[in-house]
Amino acid sequence: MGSTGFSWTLPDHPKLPKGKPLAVVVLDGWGEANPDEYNCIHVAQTPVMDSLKNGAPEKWRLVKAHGTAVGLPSDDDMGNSEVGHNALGAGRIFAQGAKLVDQALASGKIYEGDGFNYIKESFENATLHLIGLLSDGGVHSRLDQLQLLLKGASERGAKRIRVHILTDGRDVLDGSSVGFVETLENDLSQLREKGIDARIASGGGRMYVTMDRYENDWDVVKRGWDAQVLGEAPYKFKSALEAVKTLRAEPNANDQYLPPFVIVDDSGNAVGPVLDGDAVVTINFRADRMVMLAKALEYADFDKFDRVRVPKIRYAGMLQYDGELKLPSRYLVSPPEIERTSGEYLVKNGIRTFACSETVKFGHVTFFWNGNRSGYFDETKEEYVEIPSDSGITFNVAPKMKALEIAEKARDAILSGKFDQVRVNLPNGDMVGHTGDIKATVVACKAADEAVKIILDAVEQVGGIYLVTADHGNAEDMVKRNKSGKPLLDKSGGIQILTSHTLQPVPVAIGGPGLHPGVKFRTDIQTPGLANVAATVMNLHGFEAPADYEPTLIEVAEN
Ligand SMILES: O=C(O)[C@@H](CO)OP(=O)(O)O
Ligand SMILES: [Mn+2]
Ligand SMILES: [Mn+2]
Repeated sequence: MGSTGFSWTLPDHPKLPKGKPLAVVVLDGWGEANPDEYNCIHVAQTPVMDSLKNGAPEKWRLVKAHGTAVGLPSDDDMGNSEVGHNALGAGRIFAQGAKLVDQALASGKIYEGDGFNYIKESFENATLHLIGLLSDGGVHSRLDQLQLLLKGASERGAKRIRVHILTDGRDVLDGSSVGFVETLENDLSQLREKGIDARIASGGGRMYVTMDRYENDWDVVKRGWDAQVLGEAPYKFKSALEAVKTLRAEPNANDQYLPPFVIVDDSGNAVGPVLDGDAVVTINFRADRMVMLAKALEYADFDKFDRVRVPKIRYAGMLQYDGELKLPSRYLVSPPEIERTSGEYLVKNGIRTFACSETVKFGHVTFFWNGNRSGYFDETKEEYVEIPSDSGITFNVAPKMKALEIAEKARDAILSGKFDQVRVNLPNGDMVGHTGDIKATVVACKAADEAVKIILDAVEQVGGIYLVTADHGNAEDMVKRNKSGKPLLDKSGGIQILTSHTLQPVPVAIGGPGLHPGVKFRTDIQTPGLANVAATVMNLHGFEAPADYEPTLIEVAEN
């Protein structure tokens, strides 16, 4: 023990044994909702998840996965992977990026920090560029924060501002891009009336332009770089409103996948390429889909694509996106300090850990799980395996994704006897749910259920324990509803497809032959959330959780 009294050593659990292999399975986007035809989990054949729910009521329960339970500003905020996995891994509720940015804007502290002072040096003679997701989804960014930042920066001397928008359609309804662009155009024209040269300069759909993650497809980031930095894109328009309206009129257009475009002046020149001396802010608070662009903007040595021209800029992130890489080095708001995560504790207490998912979710069970920290805590005790995701497709065309491969890797890791914890994320419900394709999402849910079976069978063989949960809802509700839960129809009488996450709770199920027979869920914790899972996991490894962790979900009945 150090002089502060802090110790990494976890006390032994008074009743639960050590040495039982534990499988931790996170079903991405798998919430609990009323059974109807838009609940793809209900519609799909999911015998394994059904049996966990119906077979052992004392070992299955729901926990909150959205809003304040995971550190978001309000209970109107849907859950998401970053906050969900942060809570699962860290065992405590941290005020998350969305909330920290709200607070910094409200108090004005955002304008007093090193990050803002740094970019401000460009205000007098150069341009301020703001790049990010344009919606009020609240998962990666929020329109009202962009509006406040535009106002705050212009009041503090920014004379020329260029906004590079990424249309959403994933955290908000498809087609809503037009309204968001209208709102932003209106704000920018008000700034122009005050003598500030403020315009939208480029754009594109988030899944096709810029917002790739975990290095799945650098072409996505390159398309953004070409439009935002170089001012080059296959589509050129006089205004962003014309751009989104025209591109949306194409067959099968989708906000998530709009092609890149630049706004040009009367002589056909891009109105806002990034030039030497300019300042750039990436306005998303969430990390995963900004890290790749942050590398392209910040790294001198960079070989992921040909940047062609690398302007000397002052760059700041809304937050620092990667605490280990210290990326970006400048930022407007300090990220939550998520330290002493369960992963770090357990590794330091000898728990040999295996984590696996496919590329699009790989960082969820590693980076997010470990508090937005990349890399291993201890290479000798950990192995993280990434299965390459399909790239360049929307996942409704291959809804089984790599669920089988992930499950097989987990199975092999469990059977190898080399690991105490085997942790996976099964992406299907979420990634296919985001496409809005109901039929494909049903196939996706079935595939995830089959993957769970493979893992639970392996647990059975080695006499281990499992804990199956989810990070937030998605596939359990695919339609936008009115307050009383009735599906909302669009103008042509079709249902309004919900591509986003939900506010629904998620299941936690425990079991397996290695589970002490007296273990059951406590009934004295009324509204637990995902943050209660970490202490539970520590208990299942035979340890007590640190005192400041959210309480465990389980108790051990006296025999
Ligand atoms: O795809 C994403 O970036 C988000 C939705 O915006 O989903 P998740 O939180 O499940 O990663
Ligand atoms: Mn998720
Ligand atoms: Mn998602």
